[in-house]
Amino acid sequence: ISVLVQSWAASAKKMQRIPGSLGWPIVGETFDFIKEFSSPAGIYNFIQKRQQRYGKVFKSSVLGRFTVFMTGSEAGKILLTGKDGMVSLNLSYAGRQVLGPTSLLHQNGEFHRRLRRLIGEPLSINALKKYFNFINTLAVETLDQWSGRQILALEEASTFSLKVISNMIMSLEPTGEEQEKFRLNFKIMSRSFAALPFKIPGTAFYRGIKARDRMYEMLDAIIAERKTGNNFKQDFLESLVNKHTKDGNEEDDDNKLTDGQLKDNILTLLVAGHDTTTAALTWLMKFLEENPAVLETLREEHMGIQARGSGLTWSDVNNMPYTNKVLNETLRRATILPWFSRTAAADFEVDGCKINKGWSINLDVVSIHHDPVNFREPQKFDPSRYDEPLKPFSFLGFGSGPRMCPGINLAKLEISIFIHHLVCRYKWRPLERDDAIQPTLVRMPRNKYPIMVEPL
Ligand code: HEM
Repeated sequence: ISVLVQSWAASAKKMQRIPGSLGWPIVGETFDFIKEFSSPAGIYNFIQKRQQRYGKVFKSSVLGRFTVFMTGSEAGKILLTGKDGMVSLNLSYAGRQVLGPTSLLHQNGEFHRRLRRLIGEPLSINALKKYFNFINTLAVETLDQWSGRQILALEEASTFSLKVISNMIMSLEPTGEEQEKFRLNFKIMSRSFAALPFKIPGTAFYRGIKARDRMYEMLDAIIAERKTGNNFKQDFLESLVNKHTKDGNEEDDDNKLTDGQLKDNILTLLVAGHDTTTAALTWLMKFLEENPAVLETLREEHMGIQARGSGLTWSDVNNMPYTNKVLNETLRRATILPWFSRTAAADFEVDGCKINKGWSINLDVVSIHHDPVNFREPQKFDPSRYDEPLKPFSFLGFGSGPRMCPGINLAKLEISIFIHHLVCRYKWRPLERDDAIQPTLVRMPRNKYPIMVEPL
């Protein structure tokens, strides 16, 4: 313990110049942080109290890490766009272990750019067109089950978005044994991200690694089958297997991926795309119910589409101006990813504070999204604020710069289709009022938003 405390104090000394408190030796301010995490305002309270005391840039020690929290558009610009390689993503140890060493999230600089180009192709608007019918049918089938029922919106959104992404990536059927196995393994694996990284049987982390291995086995079998050419499918995996798989002698080919890279990154897309879309859909329903005038205007847009009588089309989903604003406002108010973690890859200065290479930094996005300088009356849910151009680095719902979300088109597609059928068919009311937030990396309502759904 004495050695630990001494090494903690030595590291703490290096941060002397940065305002803020590192709390108790070793545990730092972790307990305070966790307590605030599940309050209605989430970590916003934790951050706001310290910002008032120390200013826009302050240090803390949470979850075993010395961290500098910073906010504001200037910090956003430096951290998100930086000079080449100036900042890199800072994943938790558990996250790094579970996602595998070649995940996009661990890469920086040139390799990161190349990987993004490869996996970004099948996520472009044009490439997504072929999934429109599947997503549309699945949304209708999912909503068919809702009429006159009490449901947990978050559970339903989670099932829907997992079915979409698993079908899109590897043509997994939305029902049946394979889907169930996949769903179970995925849930166990997702839970392990926030777990303490002890690889001991019985722990959440151990179970997560085992579930990850079972998912890799499943992917191995699918990739092997696809390589035989006997089971052709028009999905994400096929486009990567065909165009990009390395076979030994093509080591230095820039447009090829090994099986390991392929698997790590398929898992990365599943993880990055599932909880975020689930949370966005759930918050959207909650905010719409709490803001009837917005719901009314949104419904008009969708009833207009329905009134044409030709059913929802691909061109409709690309032309829903008010829906887009409602989605942006949802992502601003909910701020699903409350902070972006980075490791400083070089020394730099922000708001007069010198940051050293290697330090862990969190950009506090909740404060940027609720700064009255960026958004007048920030607590108000008001989609019309997107009628005007926004200030640079003020809206970060999908991030910005080289690490901006590559799944943005898919997320918008899923959400627009789902919302169209939802608002045209149903009204809903919450079964309890509770604004508490789940203490997970992705912000979601803690009560999973239980609602009673009735036909319009
Ligand atoms: C509404 C849904 C979504 C939201 C709000 C969202 C939000 C974000 C944000 C804010 C970032 C940047 C994080 C940072 O800079 O640290 C990000 C990155 C990322 N997102 Fe999304 N996302 C969503 C859906 C998706 C989907 C559907 C996919 C995949 C199909 C996806 C894949 C990724 C990946 C792989 C990254 C990391 C990019 C990189 O490091 O280069 N996301 N997302």
